Amino acid sequence: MDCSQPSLEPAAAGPSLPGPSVIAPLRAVVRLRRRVCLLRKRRLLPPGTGPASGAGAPRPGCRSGAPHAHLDQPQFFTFDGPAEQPSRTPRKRRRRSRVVLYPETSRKCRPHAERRSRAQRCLLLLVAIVGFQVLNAIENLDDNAQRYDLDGLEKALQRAVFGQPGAVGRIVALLRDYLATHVHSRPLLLALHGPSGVGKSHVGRLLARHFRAVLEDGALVLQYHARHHCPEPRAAQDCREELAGLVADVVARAEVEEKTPLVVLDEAELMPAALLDELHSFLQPQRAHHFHNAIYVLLSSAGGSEITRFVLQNASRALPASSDGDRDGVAAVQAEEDLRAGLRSLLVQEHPLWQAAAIVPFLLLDKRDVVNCFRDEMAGEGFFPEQARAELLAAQLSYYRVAGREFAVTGCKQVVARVNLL
Ligand SMILES: Nc1ncnc2c1ncn2[C@@H]1O[C@H](COP(=O)(O)OP(=O)(O)OP(=O)(O)O)[C@@H](O)[C@H]1O
Repeated sequence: MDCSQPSLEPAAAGPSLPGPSVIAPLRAVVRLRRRVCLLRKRRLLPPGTGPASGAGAPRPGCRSGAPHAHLDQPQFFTFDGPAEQPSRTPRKRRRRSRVVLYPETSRKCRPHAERRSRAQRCLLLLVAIVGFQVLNAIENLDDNAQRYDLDGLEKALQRAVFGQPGAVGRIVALLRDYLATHVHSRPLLLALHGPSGVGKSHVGRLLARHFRAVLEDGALVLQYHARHHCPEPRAAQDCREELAGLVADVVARAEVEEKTPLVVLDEAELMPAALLDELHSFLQPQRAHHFHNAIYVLLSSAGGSEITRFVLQNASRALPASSDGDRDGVAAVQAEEDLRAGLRSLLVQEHPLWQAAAIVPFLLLDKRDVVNCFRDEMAGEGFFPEQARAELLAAQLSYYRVAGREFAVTGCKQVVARVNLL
C-alpha cells in the first residue's frame, strides 16, 4: 500500500456500498496507517516499532523515498563483502614520514646506500700501493745512508781536522746527499782546494780510511797521486789509459757488490790535461751506468792564492771556517758562496771538469790550529802533548798578521818535520 495513494473515501452514492458501521473502522485503520507512514518518513519511528511492524523491514505498501535509518548496519547477515556494502566514511591514508631518525652515535647514511663505485676502490688501492712504495723507499734510503756511517765519518773529521769546520760540514753534507740512494744519474765530484798545508791531503786520507772500513773491501777505494802514478817523464797518454783502467776496475767491482766506490786524486794541479780529460769523461751521462755510481775527490792547491787573499781580506770579520766558532751566520755563508763562485770561474778556465764539481775551499789555519797540529803530532809520535811546548814550536813558523790575527803561511805542513826533530 502506498501512503501517497488517495484515501479510501466512501462513494457518494451506490446501492452496493456497506453501511456506516463498516466504513468508520476502515477509515480509522487508514488514518492509523497514514499516521505510521508519516512518522516513519520523519524518522521519528524506528522500523519495526509501528503497529504494522514485525519483520523489521519497511512495510510493503508504505513506500518511502527517505533513506533508511542505520542503513550501514544491516540487521541480518548478507554475503555482501565490505566492497558491496555502502561506503562508510572513507579513512584518510596516513602518509609515511620519510625522515629517518638515527642515533647520535651511528653513521648518518642509509645502510643500503653504502655501495662504492669501482673507480673509488681502484683509487683507494692505488693510494695504498703508492704509500707502501714511499715507505719502502724511505726505508731503503735510510739503509743506504747507514751503510756508510756518515755520522761516524763526521765525528772523525771534526776530531782530526783543525780549523776547517765549514769544509768538513760541506763535505759531509754532500756525501750524505749523494749516498742517500744507490741509484745515481752521475758521479759525485768533490774538489777540495786551498793553500799548502791546510789539510786537503789529510782529509783525503781520512776519507779513504773511512770508506775502506765501511765498504769492507779495500779494492773499492782508489788513491791516485799524480806525482807518484804519473811522474814527469811518463807520457800523459799512458797515464790516462792507466787511470781509465784503474777506475773501470773499481766501478765494475762496486757494481757487483752494489756499493759506491771512492776515488781520491791528489795533487790535481800536477795532472796533465789528458788525465783531466779522462776524469771528465767519467762524469759524462753517456758512460755505462756503473760509472755513474762513484765518488771522486779531487785535491788541488789551484786557487790557493785566491783563498789566501780572501781570508786576509775578511780577517776582521768572522769567517765560516774560523776556529773560534764566533761567526755572523748570514754574512759568512754569503762570503763563502762568493768565494766558491770566484774559484769555479777561475778553475773552469783551466779545464771544464770543474764545471761539474762541488767546490770545497780550505781556508788558512790560524796559530791556534797550528798549535793543535803540533800537539796531535807529538802525541802520535809518543811525546807528551804539552801545550807550552806546542806553542813554542808553533811560534817558530811564519804567519800573516792581519787585524790582530795570525794565519800560518804554510799551515801545518812543517809540523811533521819539526816534531821529528824533537
Ligand atoms: N787542518 C788540519 N788539521 C789537522 N792536521 C793538519 C791540518 N792541515 C794539515 N795538517 C797536518 O799537516 C800535514 C800536511 O797537511 P796536508 O798534506 O793535508 O796539506 P795539504 O793541504 O794537502 O797541502 P799540499 O797542497 O801542500 O799537499 C798533514 O799530514 C796533517 O798532519
